[in-house]
Amino acid sequence: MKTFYELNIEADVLNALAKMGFETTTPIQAQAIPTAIEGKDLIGQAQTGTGKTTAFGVPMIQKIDPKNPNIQGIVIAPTRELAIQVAEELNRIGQIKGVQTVPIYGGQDINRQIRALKRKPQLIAATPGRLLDHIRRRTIKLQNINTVVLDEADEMLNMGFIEDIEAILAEMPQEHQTLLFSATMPKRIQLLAEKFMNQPEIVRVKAKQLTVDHIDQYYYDVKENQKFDVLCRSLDIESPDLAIIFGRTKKRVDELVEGLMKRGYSAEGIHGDIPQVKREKVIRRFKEQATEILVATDVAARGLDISGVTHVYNFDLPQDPESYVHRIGRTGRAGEKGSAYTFVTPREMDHLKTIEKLTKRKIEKQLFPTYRDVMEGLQEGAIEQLRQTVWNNEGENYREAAKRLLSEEDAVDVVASAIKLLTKEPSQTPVHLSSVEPLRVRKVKGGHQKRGGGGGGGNGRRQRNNDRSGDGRRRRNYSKSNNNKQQSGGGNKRNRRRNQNHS
Ligand SMILES: Nc1ncnc2c1ncn2[C@@H]1O[C@H](COP(=O)(O)OP(=O)(O)OP(=O)(O)O)[C@@H](O)[C@H]1O
Ligand SMILES: [Mg+2]
Repeated sequence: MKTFYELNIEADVLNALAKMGFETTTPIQAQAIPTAIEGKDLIGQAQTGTGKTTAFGVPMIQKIDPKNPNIQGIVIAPTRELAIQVAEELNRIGQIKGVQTVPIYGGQDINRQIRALKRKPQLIAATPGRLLDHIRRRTIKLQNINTVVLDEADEMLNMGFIEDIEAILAEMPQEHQTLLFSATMPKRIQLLAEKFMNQPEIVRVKAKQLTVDHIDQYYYDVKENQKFDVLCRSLDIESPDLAIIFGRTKKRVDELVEGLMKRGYSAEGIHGDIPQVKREKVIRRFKEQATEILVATDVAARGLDISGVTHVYNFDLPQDPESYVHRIGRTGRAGEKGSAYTFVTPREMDHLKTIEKLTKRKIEKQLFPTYRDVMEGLQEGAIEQLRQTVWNNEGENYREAAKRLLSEEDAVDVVASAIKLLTKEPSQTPVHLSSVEPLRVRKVKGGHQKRGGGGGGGNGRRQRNNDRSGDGRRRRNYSKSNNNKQQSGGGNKRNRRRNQNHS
């Protein structure tokens, strides 16, 4: 393993990396940073969560002249939350050198961005639509750009974004370095990319599989109308620290959030119709672990780096097999372990095969948990809680009361009742989701596979009129029933944490 000291990186940047706690390089960093520092165009492909942001951030920041007040480099990303996250990471890498990065994205007050731009950042991390707005208003000028990065490059060069990208690239000076990064790079996109690059080096981290091997991958063979109950049982048994659940459409996400809340889970949703301020709040609360379940369309599939995500659920199969790779890549980041569960209905088995072919990895069938399994799991949790209390001697002051009780009642009955009180029985509240069609490959002109409905980028022109404040329906307020559940306690992690939050 290489250290950053071996890679020709200047002192200010090295010191920043040390401050960030990065000691050794990841493979993509070791391979891409020296090539990019030489000034070559580059296509970098490496698995999710393996540090591609730093792989382009370091060479980009190294090139910046901090005394030059113009924008010298730009990262373009497909979603607003990703633009924000990339800007944060670049600001960390540039903190000692004095290189500033400003995020530029749709849904935020443009005047606020104009004010930030007046402070003369050298870098911006942007979504395409809003960036074009600024270019047209001449509040962002690209004449002094020397590096452009397309993060999630294959997505950026896909149908939904290609026109915007071409329009942006047309504003750049002839001479500039282009860096493309993604965990996936379908051949047709790579060929397209090479057309506007200058003899790019392809830096591909050799890996047997497209997905990282520390994500356990399973599927449940389920009927559409079983999905929700299986999801709840799986959540109860698995007891994730944080989980992301992907649904196919915005409506689906709303319904899932509503259903999960009805059953007492702590869940919030994110998709392109949710106002930007709310979107950021939802992500912030999830990062702080104030919400345990994030339900999302593909707007959260790419790039987001949230530590503590132990589980990803594909409640609906994604439209593209690439999207599967990115979605499950929200867990198992930076060497952590993760689990991914995908729901496959009988007519969708072919899609699963396509995904396995792309990832070169078998996805294991998992029998879905029964209500009994869940009860057993929850009881185990309750017993564990009791055991811990015994071991920690926390019952010291209750011994007299216990003796009195045991002189009157049967010992097994007493313990059984204690376990019952600590076991939060899963809510059986009926939840009805609108029916959805099984996934089909839809052909459109030119033979491209059409992208999934409604998931979508969440920025830029496609979304410009979309940031309505909700969809007109009012969410019911379930806080009351939540509170009841929270007080009833229970053995699993979910219950334990809830209780802590309330104590
Ligand atoms: N050299 C390093 N040492 C330790 N941690 C690192 C290192 N490089 C990056 N990380 C951390 O690894 C995590 C994943 O990095 P990053 O988001 O750049 O992954 P990525 O390859 O871009 O993934 P994705 O394909 O999902 O976008 C981040 O939390 C980052 O801070
Ligand atoms: Mg990334």
